[in-house]
Amino acid sequence: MTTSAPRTVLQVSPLLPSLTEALAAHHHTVVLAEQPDPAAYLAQHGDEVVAAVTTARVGVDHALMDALPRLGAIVHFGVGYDTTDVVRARARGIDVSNTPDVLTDCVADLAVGATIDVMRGLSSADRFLRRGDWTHGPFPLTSKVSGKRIGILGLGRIGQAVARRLTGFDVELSYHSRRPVPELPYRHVDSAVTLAEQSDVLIVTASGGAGTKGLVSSEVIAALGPTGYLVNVARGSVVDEPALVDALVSGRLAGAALDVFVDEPNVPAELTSLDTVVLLPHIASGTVETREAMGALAFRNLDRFMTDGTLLTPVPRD
Ligand SMILES: O=CC(=O)O
Repeated sequence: MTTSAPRTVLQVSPLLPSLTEALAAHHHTVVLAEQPDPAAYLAQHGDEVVAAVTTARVGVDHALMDALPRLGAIVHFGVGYDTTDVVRARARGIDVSNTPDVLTDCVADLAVGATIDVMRGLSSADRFLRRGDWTHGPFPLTSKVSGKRIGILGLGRIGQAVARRLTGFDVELSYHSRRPVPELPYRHVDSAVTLAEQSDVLIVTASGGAGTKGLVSSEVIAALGPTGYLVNVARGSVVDEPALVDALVSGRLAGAALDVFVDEPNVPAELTSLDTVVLLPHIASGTVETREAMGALAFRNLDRFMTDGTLLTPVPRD
């Protein structure tokens, strides 16, 4: 490799058009999917790639990491990075960034909206009206939101933003988190099961990855019980999805609002016929404003890395 070899930025997945344009305009960027033979491209030019830009959903897998011997940075569009093995990347000296903060408001807004939707039956009532069922009688009564016991699983930035919003609903707020946050006025509970036992609604805002896989276990779901609701805006992997489906189908859980699933975009078929479930296609950060802000932050991370070898918002070291 000579010093004049290109320093290529590899676009690993489809991205927001404005981010794709900015990458192409400011850096020598190769879009992997546009290569006639991506494997042949990697074999011939993999050693020219110094940075990879990807999404939270796609990440950079082991095979791709191995094909890029000079890779120095993996830039994620999205706050999650569970699709990339960060420990392995770091062992190779590869830095990893995500797009925190800019999406916190929208994800928290959606978590609160989904909570109201599933408890008050908004989506279900909309379907009821469109079907013409109102002409036959009133919509069934639903469950009050204000004043309920709400448990937040994972009190990071997004969990805290959800909690702040919910204080306006006079709810009783508790949480379980890897790191308790004693300076906040919410009650910390020492396990997910206890939190579920003491909550009417469990809102999942924990990060994804190996550390939280299956944290919402069948035991947690049973602890929420037949009058309990689950809201998940985190990752499908945090929940034992088959156990959740069983509990919803059999009425052992009152309802769920889910923005994330284990095998997106595939959703367990049993859920689509249940009126007690709100199903969303992973849209928590999906507003024009927030996606543009995420694109701008991802670009700034990449640009900074290409300029001085550092990242603006590297993922936490833990
Ligand atoms: O799920 C979306 C994200 O990680 O930003």
